[in-house]
Amino acid sequence: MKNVEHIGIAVKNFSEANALYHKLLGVEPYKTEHVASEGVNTSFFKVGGTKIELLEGVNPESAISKFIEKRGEGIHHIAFEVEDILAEMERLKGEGFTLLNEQPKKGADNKLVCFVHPKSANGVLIELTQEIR
Ligand SMILES: CC[C@H](C(=O)O)C(=O)SCCNC(=O)CCNC(=O)[C@H](O)C(C)(C)COP(=O)(O)OP(=O)(O)OC[C@H]1O[C@@H](n2cnc3c(N)ncnc32)[C@H](O)[C@@H]1OP(=O)(O)O
Ligand SMILES: [Co+2]
Repeated sequence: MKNVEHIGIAVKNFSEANALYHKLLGVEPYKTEHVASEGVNTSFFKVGGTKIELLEGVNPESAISKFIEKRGEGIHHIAFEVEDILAEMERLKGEGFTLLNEQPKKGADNKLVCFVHPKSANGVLIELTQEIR
């Protein structure tokens, strides 16, 4: 694992949340992106050496919609940058962590991603991200 690449925050009203985080962080999002496979709209704010990712569910089946339904808005996941996502997935499987996808999948912000079940990480949803080179 390398640095914390981003912290994902689940929000109900995407435009309001983007305006609020623009005020809070003092920067505009450098990217907004729809990720159809996850049923989410995302926006990314660069803050020092890490990023804040705001996520809105675009359909009831989206993990974000389900999360907000059940737990309300708030911190959704912590994403770590990894050098080699396949090697890291193998390592974590060997250590007994439950991965939520067999293969890396295309995420937002030009990344390959994989998720670790929150039950494997003391109640925290962990995302692995590798830059698509
Ligand atoms: C990829 C685009 C973008 C990027 O950065 O590139 C993203 O980050 S997309 C982010 C949205 N996508 C995902 O989160 C995909 C992975 N998530 C999942 O597969 C599910 O959300 C899962 C398995 C974590 C939860 O599924 P579901 O909500 O259907 O099941 P439960 O409600 O029964 O949850 C089981 C258990 O886990 C607790 N839970 C759920 N979500 C979270 C969370 N984000 N953080 C911590 N804990 C979570 C939930 O409360 C249940 O616990 P229990 O004690 O049984 O109530
Ligand atoms: Co993320």
